[in-house]
Order: sequence, then structure tokens, then C-alpha cells
Amino acid sequence: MSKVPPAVAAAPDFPWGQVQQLNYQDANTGTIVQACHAMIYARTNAKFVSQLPCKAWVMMQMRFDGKLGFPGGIVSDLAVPDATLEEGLNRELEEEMALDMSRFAFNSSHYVVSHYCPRANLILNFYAQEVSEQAFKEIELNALKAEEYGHESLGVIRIPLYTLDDGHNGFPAFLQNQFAGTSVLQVVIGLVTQEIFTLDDLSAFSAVLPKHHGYKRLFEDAVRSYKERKSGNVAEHVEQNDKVANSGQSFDRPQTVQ
Ligand SMILES: O=c1[nH]cnc2c1ncn2[C@@H]1O[C@H](COP(=O)(O)OP(=O)(O)O)[C@@H](O)[C@H]1O
Repeated sequence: MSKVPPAVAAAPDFPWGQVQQLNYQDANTGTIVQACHAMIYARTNAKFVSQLPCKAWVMMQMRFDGKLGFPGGIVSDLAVPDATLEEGLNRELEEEMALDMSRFAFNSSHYVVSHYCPRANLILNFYAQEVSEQAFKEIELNALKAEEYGHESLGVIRIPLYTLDDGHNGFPAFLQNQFAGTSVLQVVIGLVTQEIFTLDDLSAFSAVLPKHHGYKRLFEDAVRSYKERKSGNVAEHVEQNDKVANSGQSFDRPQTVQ
């Protein structure tokens, strides 16, 4: 029988201070390893134990490594060399969650933000898609039938977006889990850009949000550039259903978005 390795201390925090935001074009034309992750959510009037408004159902998953993350994965080992990020994301979601591509395929209109992490030499792209409550429940149930269920993914979860009377249990306690990659940053960016939480709502959780250098700036930059892009007030351009293929250009100096 193999010996169980001793438990080691928690992995160091994600190096927020080094992480840079990229614009969509730079992310989509890079040759650096890319990962895409997706937030699927439904707005709801449902209440937790008939009392606390849930605001929305937002899906994450328990990963094989014991951390929470959004469904998705590495996409730059694309089976089809010129495939777009969204094609890679959709392939991952089909494998990981058996997501029905005839109804819920992601495209560039769902794009939210990209971050480059020099330490891992990895670009992390983030998408969000709203579905109906009914569709959300179907997606949850269907995820149990996915090829990777029980391997890469140990099951989808809903984020508890309410706070219990003690002021800690619910969302504040949830934020104290361990999160893969940039996913805790993506949680707050997703909630605010998708207008599930306002900035005021979020400020109530400041005591339990990461305090590390760079984290707050990354959050603010992401929200600002998302809003500018959606209002059409920015040079960066993400057209629905466009086909920006990996161009094979080198990509050694990612640019931050101003
Ligand atoms: O939800 C997420 N958001 C942002 N980064 C993540 C998330 N989940 C995993 N990561 C990071 O992305 C990288 C690839 O992740 P993942 O394990 O999903 O891909 P893979 O299953 O294709 O290997 C890892 O470095 C991990 O830290």
C-alpha cells in the first residue's frame, strides 16, 4: 500500500502584484499558454431558507486539487491549431460539464477580462454567460454526466451570495476557501460586471477580500475596461461571433490596458 504523503502548508498566494491585465486582441493573438474559464449564472428571486435573497445562482466547481475554480481549462494545446479561445473554452466545457453547445456555446460577446501571470507564464481569460433559472438547473444536473466528472471536476457548486445574521457565514465564509489561479478575482469581477453586486454591495466584504498588493487595482481596471468596452467607448474591439484566430505572432511583452 502506498504511503500517504505528509500534508504541506498552503500554496503561496497568487502573485497579484505581478499580474497584468491584457486586452482581448493581445490575449487572443498570443502564443503563451492560455486558459479560459467561465461563469455561468442565472438571476433569481429565490430566497435562501425562504428569507435571504440569493441575488443570483452562480456556478463554480470543486476541482481535483481541492480548490474552487470556474469550469474551463487550458486551451492553447488546441486540437485545431487556428481555433479561437472561445472554441477552446467550449471544448473544455463540453468535457468538464457536458454543456449543451447547441444552446450555451460561449462566443466573444461573453468575454470579460484577461490576465497575464508572468510567474506561470500563463494567460487567464474569463467569460460570463447569463442563462435562465431553468437552464441553470439543467446545466447543474447535466454536469454529473460529464466525461471528466469525478476526475478533473468533483462537482459544480453555487456561490452563497447572502450573509447570515452572524455577519460571517454565507459569502464571507465562502471567500475564505482556497481558489485556483485568479478565480477569486474573477468572482468579484464577474459579480460586479454582470451587475449582480454593486460596488457598494462588494464593499461590505472588504474584510475578507484578498488584501495583497495589486489585487484591488486589477479588480478596478477590469471593471472599468469592461464598462468602457460595453459602452463602445474604447479602441479595444470585441465583435460578437468574430473569428480572431491565433496568429502565431510572438508575445513576449504583454501590454496593460489603460
Ligand atoms: O477558475 C479559474 N480561474 C482562473 N484561473 C484558474 C481557474 N481554474 C484554474 N485556474 C488556473 O488555470 C490554470 C489551468 O487550469 P485548469 O486546471 O483549469 O486547466 P487544465 O484542467 O486544462 O489543466 C492553472 O494554472 C490554474 O491555477
